[in-house]
Amino acid sequence: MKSIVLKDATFIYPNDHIANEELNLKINRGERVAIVGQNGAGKTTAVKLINGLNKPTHGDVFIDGKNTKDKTVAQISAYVGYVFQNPDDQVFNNSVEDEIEYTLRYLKLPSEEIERRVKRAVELTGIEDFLDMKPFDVPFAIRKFVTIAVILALETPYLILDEPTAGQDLKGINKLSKLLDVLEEEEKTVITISHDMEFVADNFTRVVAMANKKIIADDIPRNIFWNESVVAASKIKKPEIGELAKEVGIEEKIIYRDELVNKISCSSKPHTNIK
Ligand SMILES: Nc1ncnc2c1ncn2[C@@H]1O[C@H](COP(=O)(O)OP(=O)(O)OP(=O)(O)O)[C@@H](O)[C@H]1O
Repeated sequence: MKSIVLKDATFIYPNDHIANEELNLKINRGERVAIVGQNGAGKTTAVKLINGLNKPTHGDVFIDGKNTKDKTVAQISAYVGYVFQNPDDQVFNNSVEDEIEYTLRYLKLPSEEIERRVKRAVELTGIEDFLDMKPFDVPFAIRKFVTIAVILALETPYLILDEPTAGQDLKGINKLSKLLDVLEEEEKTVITISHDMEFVADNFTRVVAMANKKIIADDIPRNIFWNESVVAASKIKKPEIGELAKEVGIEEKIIYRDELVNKISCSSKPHTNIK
């Protein structure tokens, strides 16, 4: 019951454009799922079915057993937090602190609870030094963490991160990885849309590949990235490490740096009988 379920979910925009066709998907609490696929495949439309911004034209979407058709976006937002691809579409307050507190105050939470949630969200995103700044004055990469902090403070069981690594350097990506570990410990579900296949392979245990309005594969990263027909149809790129392993003639389906390092160091170990 504690899951997100899409059942034959089709979404047609008002201009009759079919963006999602008969999606079937079940995502349990505590899972880390990446949705990948070519531009226009229907990924954002699909996550908007999950956060209730889109209601399926045909079929159903259930959040913890509740049909989104019977719920308002506000009601669903207690379950599903959505971090926009572009932080500028999300921020509107005069300071970072106000931005994080806004919904918590709207929900009329007790002040100690607001303080606790803000402190936690700020610590997890490392944005302590920016709390008094106007969100639009904060550097883009940090602004993305501000919008993540806003959603973390809502403490929803499901979080959707749309292109979280866009504009991030290695430090930002490492911060995201640590955050995902903390959320997993708390049994939160994280769904990401990403074009960053290294990030997907390194941080997600399940990959849903979309192409042309449909889900074409749903599997562990290794099986997705080494399935040439899925890679071609969804126009994704195997992580560079996989390509490199293939180029140097390693036959195993490698997708992680450690695997390649191990493989190379094993094959280049000096012979012990050489004097
Ligand atoms: N409001 C809208 N009205 C009509 N068509 C739309 C609307 N929003 C998106 N579309 C179309 O629906 C299709 C799916 O769009 P969607 O944004 O879900 O794809 P995506 O996989 O998220 O793409 P990207 O990786 O570029 O973000 C595209 O053809 C897009 O042009």
